[in-house]
Amino acid sequence: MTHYDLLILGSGSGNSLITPYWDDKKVAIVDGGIFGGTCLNVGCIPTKMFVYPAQLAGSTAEAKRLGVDLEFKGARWEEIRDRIFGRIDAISEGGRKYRVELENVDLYAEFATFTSPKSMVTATGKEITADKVVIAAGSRAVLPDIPGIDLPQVHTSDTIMRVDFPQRVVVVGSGFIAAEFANIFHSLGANVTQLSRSGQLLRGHDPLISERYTADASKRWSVRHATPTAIESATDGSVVVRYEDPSDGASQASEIPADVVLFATGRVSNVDRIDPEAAGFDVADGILSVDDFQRVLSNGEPLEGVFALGDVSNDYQLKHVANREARVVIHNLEHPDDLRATDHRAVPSAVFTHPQVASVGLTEPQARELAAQEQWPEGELAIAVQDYGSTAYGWAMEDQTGFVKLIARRSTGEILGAHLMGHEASNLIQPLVQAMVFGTDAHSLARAPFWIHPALMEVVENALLSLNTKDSGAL
Ligand SMILES: Cc1cc2nc3c(=O)[nH]c(=O)nc-3n(C[C@H](O)[C@H](O)[C@H](O)COP(=O)(O)OP(=O)(O)OC[C@H]3O[C@@H](n4cnc5c(N)ncnc54)[C@H](O)[C@@H]3O)c2cc1C
Ligand SMILES: NC(=O)c1ccc[n+]([C@@H]2O[C@H](COP(=O)([O-])OP(=O)(O)OC[C@H]3O[C@@H](n4cnc5c(N)ncnc54)[C@H](O)[C@@H]3O)[C@@H](O)[C@H]2O)c1
Repeated sequence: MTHYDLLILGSGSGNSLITPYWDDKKVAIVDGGIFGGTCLNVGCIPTKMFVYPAQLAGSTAEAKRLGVDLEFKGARWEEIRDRIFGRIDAISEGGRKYRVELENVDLYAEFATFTSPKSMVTATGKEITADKVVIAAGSRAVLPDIPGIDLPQVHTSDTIMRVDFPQRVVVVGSGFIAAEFANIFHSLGANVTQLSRSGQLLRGHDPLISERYTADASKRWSVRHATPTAIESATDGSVVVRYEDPSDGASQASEIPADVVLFATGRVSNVDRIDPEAAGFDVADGILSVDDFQRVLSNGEPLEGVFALGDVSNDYQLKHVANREARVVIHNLEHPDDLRATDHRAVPSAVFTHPQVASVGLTEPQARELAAQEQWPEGELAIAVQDYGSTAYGWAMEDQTGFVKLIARRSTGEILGAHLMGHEASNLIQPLVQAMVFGTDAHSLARAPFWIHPALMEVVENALLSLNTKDSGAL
């Protein structure tokens, strides 16, 4: 048995916890997967490195509308892939080497489970104990249990980015990952079919986003209201995806050939893989339970010196949330008598598809529910939708799809939610996130700062003005 001052389970966001504070202390980091975790190796970073070339490839269609004739001659997928992973793999390996070479840090490159709140056993039987423990074990993709799901042509986001270029891609799912990959493959020249069991894409978003994104995506690639039932090998090395199409009421069986099939059907916390029962950790709705200070709970009470962060213990499944929680854990590990809490208000997200989608706060149905629950007077809910095309830069772009939807409380100007679709939505949303966090009302946000003319950001300014919330005095 080896004892440490700190044991970290998971080298994704967990890797950032080893600050200079630990230089003269012994640290164990345990990871049975690729060093650096999901975001670096198979998540945010490589996907966005594909998204950008896909955006360039897709821009030729938009240029045409503006009188610029660009030709998409094709994408060198294998070159793009090898460039991306040439960088990513080197960063992962460099990070691993750096850790291994530190005298005070031991890396256990194997899976491990808890035997008590502060002790683990690795797959090869090594026992590790520590004074303090941080669980940053992440999440994993889930696949439906249907015949053929184990075929080599079937992928999750973990493996799809390493394939040779597929001519025919079937994407199953309608969430973040499906939206990003359907756009990547379509823009880079593949024939994409997306199977959506509800027929509506990005259904977890505000209904206007879901409606307009589904309409836009359906013009670009084939979107079918369908649930896959089986995948079968074809004689030429490809597969056939069988699916039920419930769109006409009576469900009909159909099929589609594919070179690869991507299942983007959600991710679950890895808490079930760390033996939480043996440690007495609380698990609720499949997620490791923590309090506001990121302390792991046992029978509803925080365990001293045991923290968790990231996808294993939150259902946002976003890297910026894991990073924030890691900063809180860093502080709380080093200052046990001055604990700080994670502020999970106004968590934004963006889907890096085309057009981009960005959201923060309540959707319209959620806001209406809140208004009903709290018996707000008629007209208290202020909603504004501003099209990109209604602003000067939107004219320049001849934009036909982008919009900003804002939801606020009229009497106070409190911004309750923001939902954007269009060019750079992931950036345009940021002042709205700031306002929600700092409690800036919509009227003041629209009028107190100058908004650069004629920047695209004016669409946010105009949406705020259209809300017509209480006059805060700002001009
Ligand atoms: C395709 C894709 C794209 C994404 N894009 C974005 C994006 O654009 N923006 C964004 O904000 N988020 C994005 N995300 C989500 C983001 O990647 C995650 O929220 C984030 O990486 C979670 O970090 P983590 O530290 O909690 O877990 P991870 O980074 O997953 O780290 C967990 C580590 O724990 C290890 N581990 C687990 N169990 C054990 C065990 N029992 N023993 C030993 N080791 C174990 C795993 O091997 C893994 O390395 C994306 C995710 C995916 C899949
Ligand atoms: N840009 C980003 O921030 C980004 C990008 C990718 C992933 N992520 C994170 O990763 C998480 C997981 O992404 P995701 O797209 O896998 O999950 P998701 O929850 O966004 O979407 C899952 C989709 O799969 C469908 N589905 C589930 N089971 C199914 C089945 N048996 N058959 C057919 N369809 C089924 C659901 O209806 C849903 O449309 C996201 O919630 C997100 O937080 C973030």
